[in-house]
Amino acid sequence: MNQSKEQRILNFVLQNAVRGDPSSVVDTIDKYCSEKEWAMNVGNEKGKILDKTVEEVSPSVVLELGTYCGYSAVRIARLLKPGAHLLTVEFNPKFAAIAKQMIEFAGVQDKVNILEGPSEEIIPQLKKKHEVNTLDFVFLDHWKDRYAPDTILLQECNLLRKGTVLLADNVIFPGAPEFLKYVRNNPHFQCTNYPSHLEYMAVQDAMEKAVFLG
Ligand SMILES: Nc1ncnc2c1ncn2[C@@H]1O[C@H](/C=C/CNC(=O)c2cc([N+](=O)[O-])cc(O)c2O)[C@@H](O)[C@H]1O
Ligand SMILES: [Mg+2]
Repeated sequence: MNQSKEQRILNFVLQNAVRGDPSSVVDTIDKYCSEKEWAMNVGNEKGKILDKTVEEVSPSVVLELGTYCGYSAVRIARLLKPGAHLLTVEFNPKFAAIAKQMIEFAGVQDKVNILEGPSEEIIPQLKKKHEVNTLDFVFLDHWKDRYAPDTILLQECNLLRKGTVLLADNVIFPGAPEFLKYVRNNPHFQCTNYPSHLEYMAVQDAMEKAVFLG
């Protein structure tokens, strides 16, 4: 049975990246996906915006929605301070299995917890089942029509605190119009747009930062 694209990406990393070196894993995925097969990783250009935002916040507890192959999980985890951790949510078991191996090869498994299941089920479990009080940073990169409902759900579950930073990928392409409308017209969020390009392509995209004001 021929392999999936995600399996080919993982294999390329296992054969070409440096075990225990998260930056080499990130660079190797970017090399494969820019030269061989496009894939929906946040990529290096938007990845630098993600890096800067994570460094500014210096979060202790991070939630990522949409793990996929683990590219942004490794990218975020490599910047986390000692004791900080990332919870990443993925409902496709095949992608979760790929991401688990990617995260372990990068050597950041002690900082990352992959939560398998749909975000709408996992988010309400974060406090009781995953011992989360509030989130310092949320990276949204799952189905684009889930960004707005999950942002509302995070508030309903009291998971946001004054200053929690949400960073959303793809607000131009494929686009997340409902999310932009929701956060930009909402007095509880302070929004900033970061124009960029779609990963590995000369197509306009952007990331949106929405800081929860409490
Ligand atoms: N409710 C949910 N709970 C848990 N996991 C969920 C979920 N919804 C989706 N997922 C997972 O998150 C990833 C989906 C990402 C959608 N991105 C995209 O569709 C996407 C598309 C392009 N593009 O087409 O150019 C570019 C990009 O950067 C993109 O992120 C997949 O791994 C999927 O299994
Ligand atoms: Mg994306």
